[in-house]
Amino acid sequence: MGNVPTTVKHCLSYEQLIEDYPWLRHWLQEEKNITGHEYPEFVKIVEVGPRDGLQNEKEIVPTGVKIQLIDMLSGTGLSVIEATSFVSSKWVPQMADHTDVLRGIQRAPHVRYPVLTPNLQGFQDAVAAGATEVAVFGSASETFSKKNINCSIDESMLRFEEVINTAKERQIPVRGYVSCALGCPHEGDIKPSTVAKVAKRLYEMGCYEISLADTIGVGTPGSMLKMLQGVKKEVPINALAVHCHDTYGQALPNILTALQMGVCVVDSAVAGLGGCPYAQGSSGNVSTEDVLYMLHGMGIETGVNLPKVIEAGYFICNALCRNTNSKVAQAKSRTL
Ligand SMILES: CC(C)(COP(=O)([O-])OP(=O)([O-])OC[C@H]1O[C@@H](n2cnc3c(N)ncnc32)[C@H](O)[C@@H]1OP(=O)([O-])[O-])[C@@H](O)C(=O)NCCC(=O)NCCSC(=O)C[C@@](C)(O)CC(=O)[O-]
Repeated sequence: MGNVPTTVKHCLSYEQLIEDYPWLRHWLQEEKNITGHEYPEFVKIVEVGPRDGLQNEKEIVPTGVKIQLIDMLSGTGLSVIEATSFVSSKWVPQMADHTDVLRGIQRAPHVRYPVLTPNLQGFQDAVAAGATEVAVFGSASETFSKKNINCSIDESMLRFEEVINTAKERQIPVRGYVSCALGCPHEGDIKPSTVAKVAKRLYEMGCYEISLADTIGVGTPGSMLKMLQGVKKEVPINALAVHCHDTYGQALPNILTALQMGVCVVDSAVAGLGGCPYAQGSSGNVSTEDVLYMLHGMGIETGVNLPKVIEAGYFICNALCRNTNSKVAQAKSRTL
């Protein structure tokens, strides 16, 4: 650095810049996150395999297999396992056994088992089956909302409000999803401001956490950055989660970008199972195994035991007679 002029040396030092120009602190700290120097120390994984992972399976998976999968996942250290959906069995036949699944699992004391509830009927059925946490699922795309839950965004908000208000009376926490946050299979690009608007409505209604879903896996770190910059103006970053499908192989870089922005909740599915029945072409969720491998490699704690998740992944892949989508599980099986 001997030949470098002092002014340039100063520019290379973050601390020096802050000292010389205190007004830059806020802006630089945001940049520092974006450029990847700071990550959360702990990331909460929301395992969505038993619900999002299985809902799109053509052959009905036996209830006992679903229960065994959830029980195996309960022993991995995961703190949240989305168990099933209380939706219409005419629309999603794979989730028709929701009550038996919820009643059949062995609940571990440290694990929460949220279920999807699109409306009050779903909520009431879920509570009757023993649900202690639910999730409502909205969309940033009008077309997707109609195809997925048969109503407009505004109508969906009225239904969710009913669910959330009833849940509040019973002290049941509600999580909110925003589908199509990085693109819609019918409408294409979705504006970050539209995603932010839907996320804000759900948050203000009382959802404790908003999961921003790249339903068809078209996002890139560039679009994830812009979307989160828009949403975090309306919803605190510590109330946001990301839910990435891996259609274009962008899920891990997208998650990394979200972590750099301060997000510390990541949805993923064991063995990379999944796909939405109302989003043609969407592939599986990012695999829990791959997310864990990346996070642990970065020194970020999750409290989750990777080998045990791999074991649960082998179990469900054997039951479905297919190979795992997890690169990490594939690599580990080659070295066994
Ligand atoms: C939302 C509904 C129910 C509206 O369905 P609908 O047909 O518009 O409902 P309706 O209010 O007109 O009622 C029609 C019939 O459905 C019944 N019904 C009404 N509500 C329920 C219920 N909760 N459970 C069971 N049955 C229900 C109701 O009782 C009635 O029965 P009938 O009198 O005809 O016998 C329907 O559109 C549906 O079930 N859609 C499925 C949505 C779904 O599960 N999609 C996949 C999950 S979302 C997703 O994958 C995205 C996410 C979260 O993973 C994030 C991402 O990646 O983007």
